[in-house]
Amino acid sequence: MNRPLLDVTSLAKSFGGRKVLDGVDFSVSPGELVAFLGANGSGKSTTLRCVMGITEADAGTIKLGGQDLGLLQGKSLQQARRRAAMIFQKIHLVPRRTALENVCTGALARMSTGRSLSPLFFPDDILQEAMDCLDRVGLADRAHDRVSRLSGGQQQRVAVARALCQRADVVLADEPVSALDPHAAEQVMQLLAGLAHEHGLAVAAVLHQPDLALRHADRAIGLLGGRLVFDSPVSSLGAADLDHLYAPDRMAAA
Ligand SMILES: Nc1ncnc2c1ncn2[C@@H]1O[C@H](COP(=O)(O)OP(=O)(O)OP(=O)(O)O)[C@@H](O)[C@H]1O
Repeated sequence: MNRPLLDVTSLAKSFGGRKVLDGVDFSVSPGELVAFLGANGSGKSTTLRCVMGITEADAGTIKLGGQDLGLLQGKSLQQARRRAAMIFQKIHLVPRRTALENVCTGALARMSTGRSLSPLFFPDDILQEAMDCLDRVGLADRAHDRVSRLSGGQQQRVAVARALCQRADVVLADEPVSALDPHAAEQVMQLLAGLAHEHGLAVAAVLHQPDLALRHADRAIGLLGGRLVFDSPVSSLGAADLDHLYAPDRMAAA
């Protein structure tokens, strides 16, 4: 087994005295697509947000590419965090800009200040890299279209291309397909699986559709009330595991 690119231990978080993550441990290795499953409010998004530093964890260790983020600060922390990119259900792109311009912004953080002052005038090397990233998500022919003219599924693929242009090797996706129709959802899931299986990225995706997890993920992590209740290869997941997550009262009554 490869060394994990993302390794999380004893992650804990409370909001207003209410524990929403209670000692969550998991890892994601290069080449793996891991699905996070769980009912509303079970802590899936908070887990990903803590990894990204969008939400500050109360306790726990987060290692990205072997580096313990808790031991880093300033520029070295920023640099270590750049290995991870997050994509969201509500796609955060600039609608009036082209797909290519949006993808280029993935490179902003690693450009020198002088070069990044004019984000809409990207140098040729970045434009070329962004084109390559769009090509990888199958949208090179739409590079010069405004994002507002693309479908939801295409926009989500542009968001994935932007993560690639950031050169992230850990991609965290929070309900990436919840707003998409079944065909577009399938395409985005195939793309995420391809990033893991063909390009060796570590991918974790929060999914509300267990069938998508069963079809595309290698492993599924189940959260219930902020606790991890299983972490298993999808091939060994059964109906009882899913009932445990989505109908715990029924399980208790059985
Ligand atoms: N900023 C916040 N302030 C207060 N409570 C929060 C905050 N963010 C999340 N919570 C609470 O933490 C719990 C876990 O939320 P989280 O969004 O992680 O769940 P989730 O499993 O992703 O749910 P969903 O499937 O509905 O998106 C919920 O009870 C939620 O209300």
